[in-house]
Amino acid sequence: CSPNNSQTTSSASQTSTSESSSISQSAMDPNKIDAPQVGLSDEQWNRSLGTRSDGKDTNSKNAPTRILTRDADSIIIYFSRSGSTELLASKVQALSKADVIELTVSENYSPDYGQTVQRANREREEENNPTLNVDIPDLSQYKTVYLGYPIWGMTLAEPVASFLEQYGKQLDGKTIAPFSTNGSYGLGSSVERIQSILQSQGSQVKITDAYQIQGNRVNEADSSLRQWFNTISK
Ligand SMILES: Cc1cc2nc3c(=O)[nH]c(=O)nc-3n(C[C@H](O)[C@H](O)[C@H](O)COP(=O)(O)O)c2cc1C
Repeated sequence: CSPNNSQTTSSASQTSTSESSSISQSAMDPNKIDAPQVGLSDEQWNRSLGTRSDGKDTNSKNAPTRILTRDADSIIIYFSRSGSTELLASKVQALSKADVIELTVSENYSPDYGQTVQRANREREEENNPTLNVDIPDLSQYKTVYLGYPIWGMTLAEPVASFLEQYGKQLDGKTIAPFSTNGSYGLGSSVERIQSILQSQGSQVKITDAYQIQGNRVNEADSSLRQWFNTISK
């Protein structure tokens, strides 16, 4: 959640003087991202068990990240409960200069890990994904969507499934570049789930190789992430 946003669409910008003036791209500020689990040893991290969140999106101190410009041809759309995926998103943004939208849900997940797992499992089993409370703009200007998510229950976190179910038709013809953090079990079936939700909506997309890293190791991501970015950007 970086407050350091350049917005074309919404409320907050006190500094913008003229709506018609060109808007310069602003960056996500990694220093504003609250992810205390990043940098823990694998032993301390314990496959993420117990990782708390503020119960909101990632960081209650700031509004959800939203960087929208007229010229970008790529956008990062991500959800993060406890900040690891958000930190990774900031690194993808530094490489791509893409626009950014952080997904948030109407009813926040519990700060408690176990309760979040219970709710997410129920939502998955009942195929009752959470309602989003984010304003998604017209996505037609974007060729590439970098889709960022934590792994929940060995697949795509439910809020990102909600996004695909609700807005998947807008993704037809685009390239989807998945990036993800996990507790140590890898990508699970997340890429297949992206494919199957979009297919069920009749959207044809190209899905690139997915980038994945443990949530406690995002601080070590730079070189492998750059390699991934260079490969998928070719
Ligand atoms: C509800 C829930 C379910 C999870 N399920 C898995 C899982 O199946 N496999 C795994 O490797 N990690 C799992 N994790 C760990 C997260 O993927 C990991 O902590 C991730 O880095 C969190 O990203 P975030 O900080 O952006 O929310 C789960 C975490 C939560 C909260």
